[in-house]
Formats: sequence, structure tokens, C-alpha cells
Amino acid sequence: MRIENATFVITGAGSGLGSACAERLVAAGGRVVLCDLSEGVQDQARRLGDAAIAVQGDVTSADDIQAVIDAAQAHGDGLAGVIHCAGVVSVAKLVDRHGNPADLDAYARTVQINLVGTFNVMRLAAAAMSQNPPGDDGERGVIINIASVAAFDGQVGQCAYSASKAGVVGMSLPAARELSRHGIRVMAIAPGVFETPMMADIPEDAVAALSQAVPFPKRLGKPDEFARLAEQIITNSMLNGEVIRLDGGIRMQ
Ligand SMILES: NC(=O)C1=CN([C@@H]2O[C@H](COP(=O)(O)OP(=O)(O)OC[C@H]3O[C@@H](n4cnc5c(N)ncnc54)[C@H](O)[C@@H]3O)[C@@H](O)[C@H]2O)C=CC1
Ligand SMILES: C[C@]12CC(=O)[C@H]3[C@@H](CCC4=CC(=O)CC[C@@]43C)[C@@H]1CC[C@@H]2C(=O)C=O
Repeated sequence: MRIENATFVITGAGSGLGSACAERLVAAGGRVVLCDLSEGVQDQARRLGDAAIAVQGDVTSADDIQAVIDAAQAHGDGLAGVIHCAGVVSVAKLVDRHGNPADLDAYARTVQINLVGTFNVMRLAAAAMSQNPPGDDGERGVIINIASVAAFDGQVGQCAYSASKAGVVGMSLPAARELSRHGIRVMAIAPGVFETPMMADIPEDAVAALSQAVPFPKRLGKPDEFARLAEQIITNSMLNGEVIRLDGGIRMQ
């Protein structure tokens, strides 16, 4: 799949990994529709110029995401792909230090945004892309979902987050198998620890410890390193039905 003059939806594009993907795709000649809950996404689109537009929306809402996809179809010649970066992290023990059980609504909220939101974006994007004229090899589109190393090595306090990301991993192969008949590829990236606003409130010594836990290089990943992998997935049509860890070799304790 080529990037030049093709249109991509990027969710979570107001910040961190999504924002870096938007910059990279525009630099490669693509058009982007940026979706985020936060209104800051409008400024991000303005910074990127005419190739970018923003549609504020919630990935868990069918109406919001349909509006994003409609905007993408109007912004170019059909929707070529989605990089679905919107997500939230949550930390809560099953039983806290006072013996209270974890909050059930908080658990459901994380799963709703990270897992149900991913399914919502995938289903609406795939329905739109299935109507595209076929390109090389009959390709009609590509979906990149974002999991996490926490899908495989979840830490204490990450029951909700790890379950939501493991669900994203679990959906990728059946989705790729099903959508192959439409020429749509599905991939997932499982990042390790990346330097984004999601990490902003973590104390310096905790960030240093996380960096030390990476075999090589001993630092947090940079958002553009993530965006470069997303770019490779878009342009390399043999990548399908797989989850790629991008983590410097870290295995969380
Ligand atoms: N930063 C890291 O170390 C890692 C991040 N990830 C995953 O990567 C993805 C991107 O994370 P970052 O860029 O680091 O986080 P971030 O917090 O910088 O960006 C996430 C964006 O998603 C948006 N968002 C949240 N809920 C939304 C909703 N319901 N609808 C629309 N937008 C919504 C937020 O407004 C925010 O702009 C997330 O799925 C995260 O779980 C995975 C592994 C490591
Ligand atoms: C630091 C902490 C736990 C983590 O390791 C995550 C971090 C937020 C960004 C991340 C996203 C991932 O998908 C992988 C894990 C992690 C680096 C979390 C913020 C608070 C968490 C904490 O303090 C745990 O005790």
C-alpha cells in the first residue's frame, strides 16, 4: 500500500504515538484525519497543514467514528487505512491495602475504551474500506491496532489494562483472517515503554528504573520510532495477522 495521496484515519492523534504517526504520514505525502477526544487535536491538524483535518470524537461511539470515516472518505479517494492509537492506562489492585475490592466500573471503562473501542473502529473502517477499488494484489486497506507488552507481561495493578490489550492481540488474527477476503490487512503493534504524555506523571526515578529494565537501548522509545514501524506496516503488504513487539527486548517484571 502506498502512502502518497492516500488517506488514513489516526485515532488518539492529539498526543503521543498517534501524533507522531500523523507527522510521519504527512511527511510521506499522505492525507490524515485525526480523531481524538481532546480538542487539542484541532491544533495538531492545523500544524500539519492542508493534508490534515481533525474530527473530535470518542472511539467507543458508533456515531462519532462513522463521522470520522465519512470525513476521511470526503478528504481523499476513499479510506486507505487506520492507525488506532487512542487508549487509556489504568492502575488498580484487585484488593487495595485497606482490603477493599477494585472498582468494577473503572475496570469496565478501561476495557470499553481499549478493547470495545478498537472493535468499533475496526468494524466501521473495514466496512468502508471493503468498498474501495482493489489496488496491487487486490489490496483495499490496512488496520493497525495498538496493544502493549502488558498484553503478555502484565504487572500488578494492570488486570484491566492487560486484559484490554490482550483482547486487542486476540482479535488481530481472526480479524485478519476474515478481512483477507476483502483485501484488508490487520496488524497490531505491542509497544514497550515510550516517551509520551501517558508517562508524564511518572516520577523520574520510576522512569529511570523502566529505562534500566530495557536490555537495549536502555531508554524509553521515541514516538517517531513507533511511527516508523507503522509506516513500514502500511507499505509492506506481506505484514498481516501478526503482533509486533516494539520494546528494546523488555520483559516487564
Ligand atoms: N506510552 C507507552 O509507553 C505505551 C503506550 N501504549 C498504547 O499506545 C496507545 C497510545 O498511547 P500514548 O500515545 O502513549 O498515550 P497518550 O495518552 O499520549 O495518547 C492517547 C490519546 O488517546 C486519546 N483518547 C483516550 N480515550 C479516547 C477515546 N475514548 N476516544 C478518542 N480518543 C481517546 C487521548 O485523548 C490521548 O490524546 C495507547 O493505546 C496506549 O495504551 C502501549 C504501550 C506503551
Ligand atoms: C508506570 C506504570 C506501569 C507501566 O509500566 C505503564 C505506565 C504507563 C505507560 C505504559 C503503557 C504500557 O502499555 C506498558 C506499561 C506502561 C509503561 C504506567 C503508568 C503508571 C504505572 C505505575 O506506576 C505502576 O505501578
